[in-house]
Amino acid sequence: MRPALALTTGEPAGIGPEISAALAAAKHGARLVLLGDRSLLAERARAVGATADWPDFDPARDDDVAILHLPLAAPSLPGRLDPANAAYVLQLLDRAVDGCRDGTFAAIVTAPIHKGVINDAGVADGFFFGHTEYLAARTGTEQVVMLLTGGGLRVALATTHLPLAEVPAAITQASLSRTLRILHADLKTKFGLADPRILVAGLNPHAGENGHLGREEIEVIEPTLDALRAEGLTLIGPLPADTLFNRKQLEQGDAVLAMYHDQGLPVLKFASFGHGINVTLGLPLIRTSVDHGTALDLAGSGKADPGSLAAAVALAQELVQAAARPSH
Ligand SMILES: NC(=O)c1ccc[n+]([C@@H]2O[C@H](COP(=O)([O-])OP(=O)(O)OC[C@H]3O[C@@H](n4cnc5c(N)ncnc54)[C@H](O)[C@@H]3O)[C@@H](O)[C@H]2O)c1
Ligand SMILES: N[C@H](C(=O)O)[C@H](O)COP(=O)(O)O
Repeated sequence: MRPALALTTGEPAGIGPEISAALAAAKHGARLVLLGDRSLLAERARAVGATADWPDFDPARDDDVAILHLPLAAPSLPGRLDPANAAYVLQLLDRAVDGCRDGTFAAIVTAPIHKGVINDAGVADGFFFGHTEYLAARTGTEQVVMLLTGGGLRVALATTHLPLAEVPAAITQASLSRTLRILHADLKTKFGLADPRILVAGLNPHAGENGHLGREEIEVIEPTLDALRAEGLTLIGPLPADTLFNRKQLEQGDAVLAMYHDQGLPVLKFASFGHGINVTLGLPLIRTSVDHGTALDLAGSGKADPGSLAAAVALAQELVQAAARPSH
């Protein structure tokens, strides 16, 4: 029996349901379990010309595609966010996590959600930042790392969904050290790199210009890198972020650690939008995702590209296989 992958179909008003249906109809080679509302998925399947004759999920059967029906709270129209369905979106994630915990699922692949409407609904405990932070909290994991891969790049983030004004204070020697340790360990175990080389960006323009344009490099980043280098990690930096992403520099490393979301992700998405993959490192389960959002402007049109979702499923399968290898 192949390992089952839970595919959470995401925000019902977005493109998640239709790209999930499109992927289910394509040659994907996986054992996919669609988590979502059956009627919604059947309706959006019609938008992409796919049939929705999926059987109900049965853990004892090795179906290419099955559905685990979880009902919407309110009917959903493409492109129209409704806070009434925010709890449904989280329920898909909770069910997938529970299934990973009890061994029903080998991994979670997530279609996009809308952070704004979940916050508007006030359903998460406190503020809802994103899948990454929600899955960390749901699994009791103190720190995780967001890594996006695509276009020949791997870009990880030292901070994730945070207002820019809060970024400098969030980067401490302790948090940066934990991030680098997780990234280093998962590049080895998940991506098969024996001695990963990590290019570390500075926070300030020109990596602080010897302290004249900011002191975080001197006071936080350099001492952290020095301490970890002493343990044997191969860390290059802190490097000026504007020139870090040139081909010659990138050849020196296996992954980049950017200090904040929009320092690293625009480059990654420019290189690979539509085929990139978001993977959460440091979780006690395997989770991959798309490189794009809910695209409310395209929802229901059948025009959204399922390429990133297909890539996320393929990577989840590879990570499941890697985790099963004895050397893991
Ligand atoms: N994995 C996730 O859950 C995830 C990832 C990124 C953004 N988001 C969320 O999505 C919401 C909307 O974000 P946004 O508008 O900044 O970004 P977006 O990715 O939804 O849209 C940006 C542009 O890309 C296009 N686009 C996106 N996906 C596409 C696809 N598969 N095929 C063709 N075109 C596509 C859209 O039409 C739009 O023009 C926000 O709430 C954001 O936080 C979620
Ligand atoms: N930062 C991600 C991106 O730009 O693609 C996105 O917001 C999704 O994050 P989560 O996987 O944490 O929802």
